[in-house]
Amino acid sequence: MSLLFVFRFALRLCRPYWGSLLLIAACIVVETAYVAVSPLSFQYLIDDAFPAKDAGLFALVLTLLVIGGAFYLGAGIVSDRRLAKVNEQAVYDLRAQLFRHIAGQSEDFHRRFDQGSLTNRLTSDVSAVDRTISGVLPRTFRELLALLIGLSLLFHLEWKLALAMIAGFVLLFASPYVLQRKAERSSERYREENDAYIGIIDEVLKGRRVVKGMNAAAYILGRVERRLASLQTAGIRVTFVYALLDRIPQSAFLALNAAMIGFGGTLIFQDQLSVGSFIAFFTIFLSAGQSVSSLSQVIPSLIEAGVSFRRIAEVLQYRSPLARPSEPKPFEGVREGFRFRDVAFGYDEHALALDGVTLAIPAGGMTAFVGQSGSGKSTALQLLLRFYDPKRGSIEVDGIDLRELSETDYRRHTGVVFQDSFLFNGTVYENISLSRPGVAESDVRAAAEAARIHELIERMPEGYATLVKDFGGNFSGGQRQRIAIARALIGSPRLLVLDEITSALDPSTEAEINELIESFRGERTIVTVTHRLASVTNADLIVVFRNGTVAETGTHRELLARGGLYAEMWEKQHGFVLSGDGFQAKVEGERLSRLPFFRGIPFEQLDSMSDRFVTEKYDAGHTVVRENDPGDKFYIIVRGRVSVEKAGVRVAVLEDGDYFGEIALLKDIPRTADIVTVKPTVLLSLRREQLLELTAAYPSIREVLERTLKERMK
Ligand SMILES: Nc1ncnc2c1ncn2[C@@H]1O[C@H](COP(=O)(O)OP(=O)(O)OP(=O)(O)O)[C@@H](O)[C@H]1O
Repeated sequence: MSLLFVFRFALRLCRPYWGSLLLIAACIVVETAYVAVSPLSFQYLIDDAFPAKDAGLFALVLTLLVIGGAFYLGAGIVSDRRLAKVNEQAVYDLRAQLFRHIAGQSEDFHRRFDQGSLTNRLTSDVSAVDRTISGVLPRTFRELLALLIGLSLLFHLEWKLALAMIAGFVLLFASPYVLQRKAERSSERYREENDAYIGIIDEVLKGRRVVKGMNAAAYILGRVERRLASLQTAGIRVTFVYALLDRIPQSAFLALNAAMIGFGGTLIFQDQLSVGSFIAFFTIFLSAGQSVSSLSQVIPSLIEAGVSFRRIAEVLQYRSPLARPSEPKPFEGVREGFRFRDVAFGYDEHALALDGVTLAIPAGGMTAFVGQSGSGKSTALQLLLRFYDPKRGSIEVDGIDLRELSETDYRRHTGVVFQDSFLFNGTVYENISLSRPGVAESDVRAAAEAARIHELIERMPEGYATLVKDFGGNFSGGQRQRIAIARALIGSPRLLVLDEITSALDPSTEAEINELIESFRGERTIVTVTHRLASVTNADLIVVFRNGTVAETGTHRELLARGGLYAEMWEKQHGFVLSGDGFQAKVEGERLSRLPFFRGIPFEQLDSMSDRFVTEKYDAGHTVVRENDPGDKFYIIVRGRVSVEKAGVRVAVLEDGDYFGEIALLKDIPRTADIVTVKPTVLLSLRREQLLELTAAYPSIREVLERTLKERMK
């Protein structure tokens, strides 16, 4: 079954080159026929020419052999050359088809095929196609043909011997047939292990700074070694099964060889076969046996190819669940605005990330999606970008469902900037003009000027030809974001979508980027996702998400006046002062008074407590607190995000204004969880000893603390 699939797949790939295929097939017929027929010369030489000393017949046989040899050589060269060309063309077509297909996929596709798996399919599996078309299939065709011609000749020479031989050949094929499923399974397993291994290499290379900075080499090595061990186990299994596939037919062939000599010898003794016929028979038998042995050797390669071909077909056959209208409507800009109507969406069957979201986004205004981590704001943005379609309800622009729009038009008029602006390893110019290759130089400059990065680029020795290296690693975070903004602005999109674009930047760069975004207002519809409320106080509309629903909407003032979730989040994020570079933070005494366990402590005492807090600044991936370590510090998150993890499983996410470790202020209790930063994070920490110094001066602090913490721990 899978062998047939390999032939069909390869033929489909080579179909555009059928003329060349026919020529290759004809050449192989000539080559094979010569190799198969030439042993017949022994019969004429040994039985007729040599006993009768017939020089004429001898010269004729020799001449035919030489002429046939010349044809054999010529046909071989022609078929090799054509085959090389057809193979490269077919593999080129396949690679291009795969890239075109992947480029047009939605996010669902990347959830189905992870990065390691895709990389492996695009490299190793495509190489298997290459090997199969250039080597395995022509060899199979050649050997099958040789076997067919050989068998016909053998029947012509001595049918009894030929019949006995066929019975032996069947045995030769039996073992590969029996082992085929097992070989396929072990090969599939090996590929999956390899996918995972490639995935981990990718992860290690991308996360190398975190690994080095965090001294996490031992942890990473442990993971790599576990992966390698699984890969090794799968490798041993697959190598052994394939060795068996090779060895069993070889051994069977040796046995058959002995049987042929025995049976043929008996026929000669009984005068039923001439010596010349026996030599010719045996030479053809050896050559046919060689073909059978070759065929049994290519079977493992065909099984391997079948697995690779299936993995490629899986990618090519994946159909995006995004709706594709037969007659897409044009999109020229946002005139009235967007409307979410009772939208529900889940990344999998079991849970909804958004449920019953109804909201209106005005055209030409700035709308901010805010909410706690996991509330659904980024999901809403991804639906707006049509990375996914809603499972229920609809999203409309100017009254037209996004699913009915031309996706190309929609994307052409949409600019997007993400938190981690991925820059490609090309020039700055190429990065900015990414969505419009060949755009006028003046447009690239205009976009860079609008993103206020033009002057900096001009000051670089290579200007716009400066190479972006290491995916943007040779630029600062702020510069990367400005290049990404310029890239989003190219072609003057009518919709600008910003997903947490300042969350990895220091406060002064964040302020500059926010000011920059402010300058775009009025020209286009802007939708921004942020968890930092201070950056969107001027937004025309703020949409507050909670657990996948819209909790409230309004302007900053309206929402504060309402005293709901937004007001609560605002209160939490307020009361900190942070230096422009983000290295010095301070919490106001009034802010401390809003922490439940400091409630009731006089402001004056809290002010002196606030001076004792120390600023700690970490990149993403830093373990601030380790489970079971002694607890000696209390922390407040000034900005950033941390993950609370128990035994490696995330149990909560804390953000700006949240705090942890308060029990440590009074008691030396071991930490109950790991706290790991997931974004660049600024913390304020207070050591227990410093608090104790303070409580010596103000005993009332200790009383309040003990009382409230006792209640919290109940
Ligand atoms: N790619 C994904 N696959 C599966 N679940 C996801 C995926 N992305 C988000 N989710 C889940 O969907 C829910 C909403 O997540 P979403 O990212 O939209 O929230 P958010 O408000 O933007 O949070 P954050 O500020 O942390 O990004 C969460 O429960 C999250 O775990």
